[in-house]
Amino acid sequence: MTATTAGWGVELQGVTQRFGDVVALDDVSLTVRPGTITGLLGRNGSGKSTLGSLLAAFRRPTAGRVLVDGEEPWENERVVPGVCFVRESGDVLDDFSIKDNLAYVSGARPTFSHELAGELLDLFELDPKRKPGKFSRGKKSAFGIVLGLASRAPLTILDEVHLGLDAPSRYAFYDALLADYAAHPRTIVLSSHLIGEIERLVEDVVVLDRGRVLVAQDAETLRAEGVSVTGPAAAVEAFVAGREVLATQRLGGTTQATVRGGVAEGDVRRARQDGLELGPVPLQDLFVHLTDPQRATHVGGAR
Ligand SMILES: Nc1ncnc2c1ncn2[C@@H]1O[C@H](COP(=O)(O)OP(=O)(O)OP(=O)(O)O)[C@@H](O)[C@H]1O
Repeated sequence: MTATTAGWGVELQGVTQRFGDVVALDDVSLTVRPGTITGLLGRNGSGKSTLGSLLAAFRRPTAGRVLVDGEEPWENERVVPGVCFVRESGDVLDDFSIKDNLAYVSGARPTFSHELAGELLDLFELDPKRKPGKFSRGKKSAFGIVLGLASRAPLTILDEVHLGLDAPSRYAFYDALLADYAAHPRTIVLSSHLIGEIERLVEDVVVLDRGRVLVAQDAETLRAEGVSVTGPAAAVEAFVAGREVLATQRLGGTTQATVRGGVAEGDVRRARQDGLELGPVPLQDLFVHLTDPQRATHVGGAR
């Protein structure tokens, strides 16, 4: 592994993970492209953390194959140091100072950047002399983010790492992630329930639903699954009549509706004449719609 690697790809082939009677992942086949940021989405209990734990070789799947950079990560001395899985729970040494934690983690990560770690500690106002055991939830999350980003691992999985962070800290995290990813491309899998916030970061999207892959697609193609229509309420209502409406928001006399499916050129002209604005569909609306328990629709499907 070199310090300048552009990221590792991931392939899951028919992966099933059981915990007793619970099937956390059910015959999952999936590809994560190297050098991309993939949003890993899914409702509670859909299998996101389980997927991360398999990539990080915390466990072996019940069935199927997990490949990271072409090899199974389980007990793999080449692959394991290149996979950084940061969980909401932290996985830090609570009773040791931040400085000691950094020394410990950097010893195991050939790509670790002390310079970036220092910048991020400043950004999140974390004192290197303090011990994470005494931190608030948000500060603990922030320290997890410091370790995750500064590791610059060729495969970084950030699982709900924003929990407890206030909004300014979350946006600082998103900006830091994007800036360092641009300077040091690698593969990042980002799991979050705040889809609206991470939407601008993700290039590919995987949606898990009850342990199965519901969507695995690039974000742009996914957004083309629908369109948002904004304008005067009556004009929006007339435009969306007969279409599948995924979500509607009203603010005063203005309505924004998200509809499924593309729009023809004639529709674009008509929208312009009626004073309507057409835009990309918010991923959040698609996600809520697709994972609605009443539905069984599959979009795109596993790559
Ligand atoms: N170690 C375990 N032992 C038993 N069951 C488990 C274990 N880990 C996960 N599960 C179960 O597997 C399923 C998937 O859990 P997982 O944590 O992967 O979901 P998730 O998508 O990360 O959920 P959330 O968004 O709530 O964090 C759940 O039913 C969960 O209860």
